Amino acid sequence: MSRKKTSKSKAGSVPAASALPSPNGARPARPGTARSGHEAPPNGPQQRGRPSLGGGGDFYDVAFKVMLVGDSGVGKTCLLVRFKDGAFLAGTFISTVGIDFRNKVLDVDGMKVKLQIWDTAGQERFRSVTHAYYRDAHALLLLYDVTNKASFDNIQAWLTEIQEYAQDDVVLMLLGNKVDSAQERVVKREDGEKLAKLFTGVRTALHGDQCQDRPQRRLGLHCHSKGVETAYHEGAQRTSLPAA
Ligand SMILES: Nc1nc2c(ncn2[C@@H]2O[C@H](COP(=O)(O)OP(=O)(O)OP(=O)(O)O)[C@@H](O)[C@H]2O)c(=O)[nH]1
Repeated sequence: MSRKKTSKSKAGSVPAASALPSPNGARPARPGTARSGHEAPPNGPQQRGRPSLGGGGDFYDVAFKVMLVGDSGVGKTCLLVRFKDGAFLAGTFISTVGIDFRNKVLDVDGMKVKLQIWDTAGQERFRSVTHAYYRDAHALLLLYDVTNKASFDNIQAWLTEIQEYAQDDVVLMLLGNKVDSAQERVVKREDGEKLAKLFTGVRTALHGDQCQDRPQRRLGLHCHSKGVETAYHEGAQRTSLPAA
């Protein structure tokens, strides 16, 4: 499956259905790009010398596979583009087709951390494609749009899906996106927090104190967590965010 966002989004994209990197690592899209699966421990970080997340010669100490999930239009692609390139994808919204990924290596306290971030299509008809990619994910960023109540209401269904397809110990973060559109906001911050707490089986990915860590800052996600039990975050891709 290819995605039809912008030419920009094609940089790390999977070109065609037949070339989709197999979620279990059987067939990489092309040499040096996404591979996950048998080379790696099921859900542990990838280590240097075991570059199962590929990367065209990127040097790194540890690597993680992260997936962006949530309803169509909540801003998954924008989050990824913002994080990777520091830009906001303005203009006509074109829905993602299938699945896409980008790599980014961060320097975290002197350590090279490679993230392979998978941007999934939010549309229902692509679910069967994306299901297969959950298994190897170390972390899932579950997004909803604070201006779209339905996207929030659907979070429960996403959680059910995650429980079914992802590893038990996957790190999960709930993200309320588009907080810059304050006038149109229909989902309150407290409701997002409540939901995150409610599903604390929803593993509390990021505790309050860890929110000060650089990886989260570099993800460009605003951190408002006050309690250690909170795995809820809010963000906006349109507004200026700390440089990644
Ligand atoms: N105001 C505002 N708009 C945003 C933000 N993030 C994304 N958008 C807009 O929301 C629309 C959808 O964004 P996408 O990132 O393409 O959504 P998606 O979740 O990838 O959608 P699918 O590919 O269909 O799953 C676009 O028109 C974006 O410009 C944000 O933080 N604030």
